[in-house]
Parts: sequence; structure tokens; C-alpha cells
Amino acid sequence: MSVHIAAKKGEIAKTVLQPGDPLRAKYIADHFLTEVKLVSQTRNIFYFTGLYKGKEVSVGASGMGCASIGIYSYELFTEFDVDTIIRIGTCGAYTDELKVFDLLNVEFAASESTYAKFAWEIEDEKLKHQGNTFDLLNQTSKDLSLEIKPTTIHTSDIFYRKSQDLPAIAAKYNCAAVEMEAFALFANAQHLGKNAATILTVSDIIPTGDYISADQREKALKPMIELALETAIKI
Ligand SMILES: O=P(O)(O)O[C@H]1O[C@H](CO)[C@@H](O)[C@H]1O
Ligand SMILES: O=c1cc[nH]c(=O)[nH]1
Repeated sequence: MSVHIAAKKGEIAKTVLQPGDPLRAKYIADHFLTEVKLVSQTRNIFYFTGLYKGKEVSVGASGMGCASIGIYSYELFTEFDVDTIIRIGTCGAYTDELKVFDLLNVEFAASESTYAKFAWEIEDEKLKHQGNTFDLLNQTSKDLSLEIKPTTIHTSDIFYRKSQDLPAIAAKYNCAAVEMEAFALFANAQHLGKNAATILTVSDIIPTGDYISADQREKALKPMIELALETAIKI
């Protein structure tokens, strides 16, 4: 048991799939895992452990933003001996060269966030995925005939802002899309020597206002979930 996760030691698998949304974690547990056990529901951030094709996998939410994923991923890595976290999230595209439903494999996350600097004295404003999970996701996507684009993204602390201009850091690093957690996840994994990857489904195209409707979302996220699970069983 950790401060924010009520599971007992041994109740969380070595590999964790981590969406932002607790209900997405429940959807995955309900529809993809067998022999599922709810191992934590502290703050309604659900964590489930079950089997996918016979291999133990956990799925649980990160909440939104660097501060939140910073807490959950740190406790998973340090208190539950988790080796690998695969974030499965949604993102907004900064360019209409991307389309809704596109799948991105985050190679680098650039951020104005001070999380890495003040948590771990990591000064870089662009962090890499950690370990070999990124490569395994690329390989598995080929096996599943799923297209996935290796991408540099912007991890932002901000969802709503006054200016609609491209944020300076996104321009500096040519970020194709924006989400809110990958940078802190990569920072924790880098500091602790753990594995971390982030795959994202494009849910909206910022310049055109195109977006995935609420009733399309379930179907939209299925390829990303299957890719994460098929990769998890190879780890
Ligand atoms: O779909 P999730 O994983 O929550 O990710 C994205 O959606 C949230 C914003 O709506 C932020 O957490 C952002 O990173
Ligand atoms: O963080 C996010 C996620 C989806 N769409 C956005 O514009 N931002």
C-alpha cells in the first residue's frame, strides 16, 4: 500500500497500462482482461490486475497532468516494483497533417513543465521514452498491421489558454501534438531506471476543430488498447 494506491504488495503486475481516465481503466479491465481484481480505488483512481492471454497485466489511471502522473507512476515504480508503464492517452494535433484516430508512439516529450528539474534535477526540456518498450510497440504494431507514427509531442500543463498561437516550446521542437503527462512519466522512469512509453490516439485537430465525438471514443481507442496489451505480453 502506498499513499495514493491501496493495493497490497504483489497485487500489481510488473507491467501497467496507464490511461488518464479511471473509466478507461475500468473499460479495459471489463472488456479485455480475465480473472480481474480491483486492487485500489483510492480517490476513485481505479487499479485492476487481471490476465491478458494468460499474462498478468495491471491497468490503472494516472489522472490528468504532470503532477498527477508524477505521483502515480512514482508510487508504482518504487512501492510496487513495477518495471514498465505504458501510458495510453489522447492528444490534440497541432497540424492537420495528422487526422483523428491516428496513433502516435511518443519518442520525445517536450515541456515547459518544471517537474523534471525540481523533482530530479533533470534540466532537459525534451525527454525521451525510456527502455525498449517504444521499439516493442513499433514492432507489435507491424505484427497487428496498425500504423503508428514515432512522434515528438508537447506535454503541456495547460488545457485552456488565452492565445491560440502555437506555444513556443512546441514550435522549438516541432511538436506534432499535445497532451499532459508523458514528460513527467519519462522523467520518473529516467530517474529510477525504469521503462516507460506513451502511445496516443489523436482525439482532436486543433487548427481545424475536428474531433472524435463521445460515442466514437470507445471504438476509437480500441486499436491503441490492443496494441498496448499485445506489447505488454511480450515484456
Ligand atoms: O486521454 P488522457 O489519457 O486523459 O490524456 C489527455 O486528456 C486529458 C485532457 O482532456 C489529459 O490528461 C491529456 O493528456
Ligand atoms: O491534452 C490534450 C488532449 C487532447 N486534446 C488537447 O487539445 N489537449
